[in-house]
Amino acid sequence: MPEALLTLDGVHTHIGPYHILHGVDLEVPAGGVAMLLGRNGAGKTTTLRTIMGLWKASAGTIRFHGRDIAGLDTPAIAKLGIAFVPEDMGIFTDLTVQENMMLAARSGAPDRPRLNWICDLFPPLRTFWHSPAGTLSGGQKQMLSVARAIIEPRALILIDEPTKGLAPAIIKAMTAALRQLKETDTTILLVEQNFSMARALGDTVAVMDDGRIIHEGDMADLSADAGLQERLMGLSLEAHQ
Ligand SMILES: Nc1ncnc2c1ncn2[C@@H]1O[C@H](COP(=O)(O)OP(=O)(O)OP(=O)(O)O)[C@@H](O)[C@H]1O
Repeated sequence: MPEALLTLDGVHTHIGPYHILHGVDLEVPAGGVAMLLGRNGAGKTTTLRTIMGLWKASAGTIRFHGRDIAGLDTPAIAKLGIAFVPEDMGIFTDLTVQENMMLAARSGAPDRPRLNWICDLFPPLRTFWHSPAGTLSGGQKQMLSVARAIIEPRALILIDEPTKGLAPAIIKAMTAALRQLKETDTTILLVEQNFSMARALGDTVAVMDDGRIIHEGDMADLSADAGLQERLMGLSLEAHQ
């Protein structure tokens, strides 16, 4: 296995009185796409939010490039090169696509070749560049949300269910864009329920249940093993398509 970019070791997270993560151990190799799968409520979103410092780990270590980031606040974690695309997308609906993009750039105006590259990945952004983000379709908003996360080069992006509620054609476009992003230096940790997308993009996979990782391995192995899918997920992942 390639060297790990991100390693969670025995991570526990409490949200108020609730104990949500019960010792998460997870390795995200440098390069490629790591999928994080599991039933609703398994703790996938909480894991991403804990990595990003939006929830504080109550125990355990989170190492990024070998450094423990578990005690850092979110801006410091972002500064190290990690971006988060939340399920609710976190875009400003009253602002234009352009304004949303400019606000996402931390170090001044983004360079034009990179903006062009992003608009080639997500062509609707170019079409609606001067339109309020609130007027975009669900899929276009999702594209804008991912585009904001990559406006500057990132070592790691965490993406929470980017295909939720989207039409098949948009899912295809999103999959193609993420595949191109995967060809760059960016590592992706992707929470996804759509197994066709998981299979198309994932290099490695971790499956969560009840706040723990219950399986880690190569996506190709899980993809080829219906019995394992059945044991891990309680039903064949094919049923999630
Ligand atoms: N703000 C919160 N307050 C209390 N409990 C929460 C909060 N956020 C999440 N939980 C609980 O934590 C558990 C894990 O939720 P989480 O959103 O991480 O799961 P998930 O695997 O991402 O599922 P989904 O696919 O439904 O988003 C669930 O039982 C959920 O109800």
